Formats: sequence, C-alpha cells, structure tokens
Amino acid sequence: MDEFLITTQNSLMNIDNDPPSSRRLLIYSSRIEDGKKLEEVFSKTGTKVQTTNSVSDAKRILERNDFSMLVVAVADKDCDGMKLLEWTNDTILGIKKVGIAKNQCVELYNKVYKLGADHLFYFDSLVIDKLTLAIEELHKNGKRWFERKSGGFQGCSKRIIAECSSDATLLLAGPHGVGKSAIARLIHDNSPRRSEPFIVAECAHYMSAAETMDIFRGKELGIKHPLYRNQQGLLAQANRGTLFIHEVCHLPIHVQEVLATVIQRGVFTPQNLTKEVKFSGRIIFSTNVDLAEKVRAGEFSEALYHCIHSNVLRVPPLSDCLDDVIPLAECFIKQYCAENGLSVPRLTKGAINKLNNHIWVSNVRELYSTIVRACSEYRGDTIGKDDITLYETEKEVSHHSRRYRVTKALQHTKGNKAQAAKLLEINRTTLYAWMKAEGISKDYR
Ligand SMILES: Nc1ncnc2c1ncn2[C@@H]1O[C@H](COP(=O)(O)OP(=O)(O)OP(=O)(O)O)[C@@H](O)[C@H]1O
Repeated sequence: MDEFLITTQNSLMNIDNDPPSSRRLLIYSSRIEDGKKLEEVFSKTGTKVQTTNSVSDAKRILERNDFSMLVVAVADKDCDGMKLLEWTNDTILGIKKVGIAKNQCVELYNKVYKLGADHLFYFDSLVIDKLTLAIEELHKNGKRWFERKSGGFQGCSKRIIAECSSDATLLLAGPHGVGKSAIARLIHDNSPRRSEPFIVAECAHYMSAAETMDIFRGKELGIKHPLYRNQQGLLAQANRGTLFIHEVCHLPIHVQEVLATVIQRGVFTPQNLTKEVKFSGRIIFSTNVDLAEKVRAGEFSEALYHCIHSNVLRVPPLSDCLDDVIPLAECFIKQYCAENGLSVPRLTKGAINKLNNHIWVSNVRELYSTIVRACSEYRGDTIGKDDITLYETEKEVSHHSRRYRVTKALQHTKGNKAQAAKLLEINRTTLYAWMKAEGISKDYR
C-alpha cells in the first residue's frame, strides 16, 4: 500500500436510530494484503466488514447492497480508489466515504476533499478507539449533502471548500430553503473543528430579548431548560466548535452587540460569572434578508454588520441552478428509499419535464418535500408526472416564471423551438412572442 488516507463524506442521511447491524462497511484496496489489514482494524470497531480488491466488484456490491460506509485505499490522486470515490458521488447516495493513505500529501488530501470527503486519517495513526468514535460520529451526522454540479452553483461550491479550511466569521446569505443550514453543517464537518460541537441558534424561535441573552450567555445555576446544557449558554457550548446563528436578523439588537464584542475581542461573559472568558469557536451566521438595509432602517446592529459583511457566501436560489433540479430530485428519491427499505423508482420523462418546468419558490426545501410526497404516493416502479403534486403559487404566473420556463424549455431541447413550444404546451408563435417579451435571444439554447 503506497498511501493510506481515511476520509469520510458528510452524510445528510440520518441513520441515528439504525440498529448497529445495519452499519455495514465495504473496504476497497487494490492490494489484497492491505485490504486484509484494514479489515482486521475496522472489524474491531464493531462494524460488519466486507473487503474487495476490484473496483468493478466494489461498484456491483454497492449497487446491490445497503452499506453505510465505504473505506477506500487511495494510492495517489489518479488511482482506482479515487475513481471509485468519484463514481459513488453520482451513483450511491446515503453512504459515508472513508479513504486511507499512508503518507501525508496535500494534493491528495485536497482531491479527496473535493470528492466530498470530510475526515482525514493516516494509516499509521489508525487507533481503534478514535476510529470507533469517528464512525459513531459519522453515523450521527444528519442527512447527506449532495454535491451539486450545475454551473450556477459552482461559485458557491468553491467557496464552501475554501471556507472549510478558514476560521473567519462567515455570513451565509440567500433566500429560504436554499441550503444555508446544510452548508453551515457541511463546512463544520469538513473543518479542523469537526470533532468539536456544532451548535445551532435558531434565532426566529426565541421569545424575548432577556431569554435570548440567557440562551447565549447561560442561565443561573439551578434552572433547567432544554437549550442550556449544564446551564451553559450557546457560546460556552460552542467554544472551540462552530456556532451557527440562523436568521441572525431575528436577534435583539442588544444580543447582536454582545456577539460583535465576541467577534472583535474573542471574549464573552457567561451569565453566572463576572469575569470574561475566552471564546475560540467559529461563528457562522445566516440571513435571508438584506442586512445593509436593516442597518439603514435601524433594525440591525451596525457593529455586528461591520464584523460580518466582509465575508459573505451567497447561496443561489434553485432557479439559478436549473441543472441541479433532477440530480437533487434523484438524490432525494434514493435517500427516501434507502431510509424506508424500498427499491428505487425511476422518474418518467413526464415527471422530469414537470419538475424542470416548475418554479421552486421555496428552493431545495420545496423540491425535497415534493419528492418525499411523490415517493409516498407512487405505485409501480416509476414516478410519473401525475404522482408529483406541485403547489402553485402566484409567482409561477409572474413575469419571472415565464422567463424561467422558456429558458428551461430551450435549454432542455437545445434550442429547438418546436420541441420547446410542445414542452411548454403553447404554439410556436406564442413561444416567439414570449421570447421577444422576455428579451431571450433567438439563438438561446
Ligand atoms: N445539496 C444538498 N443535498 C441534499 N439536501 C440538501 C442540499 N441542499 C439543501 N438540502 C436540503 O434542503 C432542505 C432545505 O435546506 P436548509 O434548511 O439548509 O435551507 P436554509 O437555506 O437554511 O433554509 P431556511 O433559511 O428557510 O431555514 C433541507 O432538507 C436540506 O437538507
């Protein structure tokens, strides 16, 4: 074995309640003796293990069986192990991926991370206790993140990767349901802080300014509340880990100012102490409103705004990433089926057209719930257009909607107007009129 590296893909598939027997692990190593060594080590973690030295066998086994984790020996950045990891990205969903290498190599590390990995272990430091803990942690990590490949999401993907190795305060900005919370978790799980806590502050849920302050700084000893672990506030819980402050605009200004101090000076004062305590966690904020506008309206702390506005990651709406709709839908179908022990249905052409032509006002969240609904309603082995129930909204008949549908239809048919008109259920004259009205070039494809 030339190099061994353990990496794991963040899983968005919650198998927290799975019985341990369902935690099956497949090991791939091109060298039989290395595969055996790995099998020996991983078996000690209490996981059921199967080993293969052939990529095609590994693919076949993964396609036919329900494995929760894949361990891959990756010798160099272009080895078969890498190709296997890459293949699983598009094919096998809901599986955690673990790669193994012998020597530290930054290029290899980056490449494996780009393939969706989030942990890194070296062969020489395969300590059973640590490995068992890492596997347990992986199984707890919520649902699986699906790597989006559309042109519209590429900028965002690059920033996500860069943010994993940064420690700077970050603001995730974007409309509802685009995946801001999922991205915050993804960044934490891929950062050096991954073994520390990821703490979420759901600002819209807090009642009063006083309660919110307690939630961040901690409660007087003796008072019980599900949000305070040992009376610790969120800041103390997230110290060393990541604190994700979702929908920061809902925080009372007074609390926003406390957070500005935490960011600027790296300290906070817990409720039950009089002296300051060092805060070494990372804070990730999210917003779906324009914070600059809120500052102008006097509704958002200028001090906090100055701390967070320089590092913004904008998450695009699904309508800017049209090529993600079907791959995401297929990912959700596979997830649903894996969770419910069902065989995976295929989307018919009609269903694909219907999904492609819809305006996803609530973005990925709406797509996800639409697919879950379809999965629980379809009969047979395909999901057809009638199995998909879409909730029409006013926006769908708006100007924006028409442009979206026309461009989508033209992209889908590679610029063929007759086919695009058919897809949109209009005649060609109307299509030309719509294109003109929307300023869409005749050559658009
Ligand atoms: N790339 C992805 N792969 C898999 N699931 C995703 C992906 N992006 C988003 N989702 C899913 O879409 C749903 C909405 O995502 P999320 O809650 O992160 O959005 P949000 O921007 O935080 O929304 P809001 O601001 O309304 O709370 C979640 O179920 C999330 O798991």
